[in-house]
Amino acid sequence: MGFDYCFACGKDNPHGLHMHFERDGDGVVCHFRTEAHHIGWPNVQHGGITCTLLDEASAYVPFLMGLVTVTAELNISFKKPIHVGEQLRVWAKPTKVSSRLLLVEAGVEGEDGEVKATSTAKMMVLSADKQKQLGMEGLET
Ligand SMILES: CCCCCCCCCCCCCCCC(=O)SCCNC(=O)CCNC(=O)[C@H](O)C(C)(C)COP(=O)(O)OP(=O)(O)OC[C@H]1O[C@@H](n2cnc3c(N)ncnc32)[C@H](O)[C@@H]1OP(=O)(O)O
Repeated sequence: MGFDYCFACGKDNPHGLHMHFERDGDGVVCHFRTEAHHIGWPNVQHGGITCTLLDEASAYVPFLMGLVTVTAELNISFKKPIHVGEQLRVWAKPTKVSSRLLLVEAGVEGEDGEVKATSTAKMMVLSADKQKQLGMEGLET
């Protein structure tokens, strides 16, 4: 299984979130609608889904720079509940880039711009050897 089965963005994963990113300056943006099957508490989007939105956006920043990374750390603030039917804007942008580590800020906003959640992530750049060690052989960007 390749990129197309990514839980967050893979178009062929029937259980996935089907996120689609576009470049936005040096960052990325994605629009996402919360559905009934994304809830934890009744009518409220599960926090794990919110984490996934932020994690994936954070991973797309280096990916679109041609870098293969994994998330080493992800710190999230959940600021407002997200309800079923809400249309969200998910964004991410780099705040520090080095050859081994990227710091990425990300956020989830409602249609009216209300901040729902924010995060900071450390994305570790993987060498070809490290990709092999982690069983990620065959990734090309
Ligand atoms: C074709 C078109 C389709 C498009 C299609 C696109 C597909 C686009 C798919 C995207 C998909 C993304 C998916 C979401 C992104 C995930 O969710 S990735 C999955 C979740 N993350 C993981 O599984 C990572 C698991 N952790 C690890 O593998 C390892 O801990 C790491 C992060 C690689 C570090 O490896 P390690 O062997 O522990 O590293 P180690 O040798 O100990 O340390 C190396 C250096 O890194 C530093 N370091 C290690 N951890 C940290 C840390 N947390 N903070 C700071 N420094 C650290 C160490 O201090 C060390 O520094 P030096 O001493 O060398 O100066």
